Amino acid sequence: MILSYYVQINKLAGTEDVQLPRKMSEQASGYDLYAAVESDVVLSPGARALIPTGISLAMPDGLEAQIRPRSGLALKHGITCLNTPGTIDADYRGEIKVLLINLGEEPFAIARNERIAQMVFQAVPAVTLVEVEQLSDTERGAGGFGHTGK
Ligand SMILES: O=c1ccn([C@H]2C[C@H](O)[C@@H](COP(=O)(O)OP(=O)(O)OP(=O)(O)O)O2)c(=O)[nH]1
Ligand SMILES: [Mg+2]
Repeated sequence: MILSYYVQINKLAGTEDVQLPRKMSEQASGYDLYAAVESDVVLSPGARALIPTGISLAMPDGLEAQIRPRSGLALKHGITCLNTPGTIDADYRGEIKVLLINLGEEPFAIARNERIAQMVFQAVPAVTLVEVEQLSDTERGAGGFGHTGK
């Protein structure tokens, strides 16, 4: 079953020429996000920058958006999201921004209207944390971090 939601999107003033997030194929998971930088931002190797997208959202409760890197930028230029996946909360009404870092060897220029990342919507279950004195036993127990071998 395909869950379907309406998400409101608002373009910020001065970004009329910047593309709205777009799916590049019919069944793409992510909406590509476009840079709303005023002029080129050059990321030196190792540098990071917060890139505006010119949009804000209102999602229904129970939804979040994740900001993920684009694999092409990562493979060809070493450009990725530093806090991947970025979390956009349903109650956030500010501008969506993308924290990019250049892990490549060459400077990389980000131009206005360039596709810099992608946004994937996810359902968030309603969870209530219940504090208890003891947890149930399992075969794994506290084993982790490679406990089952290489
Ligand atoms: O890549 C990102 C990550 C976050 N945000 C915005 C939306 C999100 O709802 C808010 C807070 O993000 P997060 O919870 O990851 O950051 P925090 O450091 O915990 O800040 P806060 O104390 O505001 O929650 O910042 C973005 O625009 N882009
Ligand atoms: Mg937070």
